[in-house]
Amino acid sequence: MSSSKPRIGIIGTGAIGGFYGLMLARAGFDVHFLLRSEYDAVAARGLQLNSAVHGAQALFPVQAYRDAAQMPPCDWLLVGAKTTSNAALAPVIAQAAAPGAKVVLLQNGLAVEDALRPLLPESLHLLGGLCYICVHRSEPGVVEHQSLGAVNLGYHSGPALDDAQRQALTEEGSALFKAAGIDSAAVANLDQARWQKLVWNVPYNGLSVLLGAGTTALMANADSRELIQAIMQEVVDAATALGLRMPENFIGKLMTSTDRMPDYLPSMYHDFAQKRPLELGAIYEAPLAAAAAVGFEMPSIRALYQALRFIDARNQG
Ligand SMILES: NC(=O)C1=CN([C@@H]2O[C@H](COP(=O)(O)OP(=O)(O)OC[C@H]3O[C@@H](n4cnc5c(N)ncnc54)[C@H](OP(=O)(O)O)[C@@H]3O)[C@@H](O)[C@H]2O)C=CC1
Ligand SMILES: CC(C)(CO)C(=O)C(=O)O
Repeated sequence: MSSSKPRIGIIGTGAIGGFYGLMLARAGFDVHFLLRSEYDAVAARGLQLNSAVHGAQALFPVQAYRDAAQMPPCDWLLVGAKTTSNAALAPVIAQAAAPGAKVVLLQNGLAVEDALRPLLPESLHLLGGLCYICVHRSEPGVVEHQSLGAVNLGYHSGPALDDAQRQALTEEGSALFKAAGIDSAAVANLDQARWQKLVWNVPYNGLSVLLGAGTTALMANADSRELIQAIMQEVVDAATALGLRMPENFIGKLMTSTDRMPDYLPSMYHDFAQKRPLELGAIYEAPLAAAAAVGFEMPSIRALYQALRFIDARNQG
């Protein structure tokens, strides 16, 4: 391993953290993994990836930690925890960061960087990462990868001096993923990229929980299909009201690509099944609030959000 290669820390080694961390480590990067409930399993048996794209991959031994204080200072920190853990993880991120480190939130939702920024030292760069991938954990240390895999990065805030430096750092991050065989692009407008991703996550994540169904069943039924399209349209209209522009025929393209996907249960479905908190703040509350701030209401999405809040409160307690 060349000492010029950046050191990478994975904060939260679940489906996303495990997948990208393993791929980066297999590509020769010095990757350190922070774990919680799965620490013992991963320290004993390593990480395993069952990928429909990359085949079966394993990493053993794993540089695994249960305490960020034991991690070496990392140049890049990839946060793979759920957005619901971000506030609690802020001191952990700061502890694992090398001076001037780049922190990337590999998470769904809106405004997640805005919420974390005030809790991080100003000297750290903060970026967002939009992961287009279908992965889940099947058992401790084992990640199932059904399809896709790309990560698009955008700069949020930090000590970068100007647009050119922001762009250069974002491209540097993107290059790490590309070196590990993962598609990646640097995006100039993180907010735009986050809204674009929400067009998929807002309908499917919530409906998978409420209707207890994966993408194949949701796409096969005329009623759920119509509902998905109506919800997508509300997200697109909200983004437009905010002055953003979605790609041409975006909804049609998403419907077609979802029709082609293997049956997929979004991460919110797994959270519900495992009685973990749902990412309602990032995926519903923040977009509703951003749209409302410019006078745009999303009634179907508000109803979806209220039903999910009810179900989440009951599930939690
Ligand atoms: N799964 C997918 O296909 C996709 C997911 N996403 C997004 O990626 C993000 C991550 O999702 P996903 O990987 O599915 O989630 P997972 O639940 O699989 O992974 C989250 C991981 O974070 C760990 N974690 C949480 N808090 C801490 C802590 N304090 N210390 C150490 N570890 C911690 C969890 O540990 P523990 O097991 O102990 O709880 C778990 O290993 C979400 O925002 C999701 O919406 C985006 C695109 C696709
Ligand atoms: C299914 C997919 C690819 C949608 O973009 C995804 O990334 C997600 O579940 O968040």
